[in-house]
Amino acid sequence: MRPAPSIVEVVAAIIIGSDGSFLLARRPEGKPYAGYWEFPGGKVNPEESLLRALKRELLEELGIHVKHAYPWITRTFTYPHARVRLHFYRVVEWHGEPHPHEDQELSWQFADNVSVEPLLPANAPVLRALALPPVYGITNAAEWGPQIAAARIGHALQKGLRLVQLREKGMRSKALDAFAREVTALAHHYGARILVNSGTGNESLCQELDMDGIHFTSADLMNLSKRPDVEWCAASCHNAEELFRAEQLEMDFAVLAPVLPTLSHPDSPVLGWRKLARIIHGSAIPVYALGGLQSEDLAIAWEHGAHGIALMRRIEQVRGTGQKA
Ligand SMILES: Nc1nc2c([nH]c(=O)n2[C@H]2C[C@H](O)[C@@H](COP(=O)(O)OP(=O)(O)OP(=O)(O)O)O2)c(=O)[nH]1
Repeated sequence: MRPAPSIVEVVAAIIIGSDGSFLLARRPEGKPYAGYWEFPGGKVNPEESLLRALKRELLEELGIHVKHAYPWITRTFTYPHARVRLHFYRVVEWHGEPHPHEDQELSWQFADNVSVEPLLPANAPVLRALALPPVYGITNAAEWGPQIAAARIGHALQKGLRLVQLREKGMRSKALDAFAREVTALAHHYGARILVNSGTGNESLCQELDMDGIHFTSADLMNLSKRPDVEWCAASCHNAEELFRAEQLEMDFAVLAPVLPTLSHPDSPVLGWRKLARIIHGSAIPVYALGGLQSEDLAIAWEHGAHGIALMRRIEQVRGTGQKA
């Protein structure tokens, strides 16, 4: 029997420009998968920390000095030549202009519209994850009533919200139908995606109202045997076990809660930022932090490995759609 191939640790950088674009590099001749596009980066040396490896690789490959990078997702992939664990970082601040120091071609791209190919096979889910905005807005008609709730969502969309969860567990079907239609139309008008919480509706409601996907409650996530056939799937998680399940089922993203004390779950034990970071560390899918947060907490969430934050009561605090704080 052949021994299992050992894993190669790799750091990869999402270098994010002020317009939200990111840099891809084309692998030069002589390397495996020459001609394929990848995120700049490379192998971690023995005894080297991930962040140090990232800084070294970007200086060697592009001549830039990393000033600020946030840990992001970690994805494992098996190639015929190697099994790699890719540690992605989002690089938001650096010194110098990126130049190809290793004969690579460089190209700035947008997640929703990548115009170069082929990409390294491991990177397709990464582009999907990159298309997710920094803030996830959750509806709150139960507390505010449908009219005010829809007006607040509309206002947030106008200010840049691009991802919404319809979460109205107690609403009766007729009122729910009208509210769901209104909020879906609003979201789509602004080019935002809207998911329905599995405690509010199901696949048929999602299809009937032309919504973009389903957000599973943690209980529904744990009972699910496979990812349903809808475009976007997400899940609520409260611990490492649930997040692991969300990864196994190839959810597009997860929400981890509650980070801080919150009015909607007053008796739930809070995670706090350090525990949140420990649970997220190594996650293959992007994670939004939720619970008692406001828009000012976005940079803290990034610092702790989250993709972004989810807001319910403070939904109107959304500012812009960018990936930078
Ligand atoms: N840099 C980078 N590598 C990636 C990405 N996606 C992906 O599957 N990989 C794989 C390809 C390679 O097997 C491995 C990176 O190794 P590499 O050969 O580029 O490493 P290196 O720059 O240190 O080069 P070397 O001189 O040691 O060969 O990770 C990505 O987006 N960026």
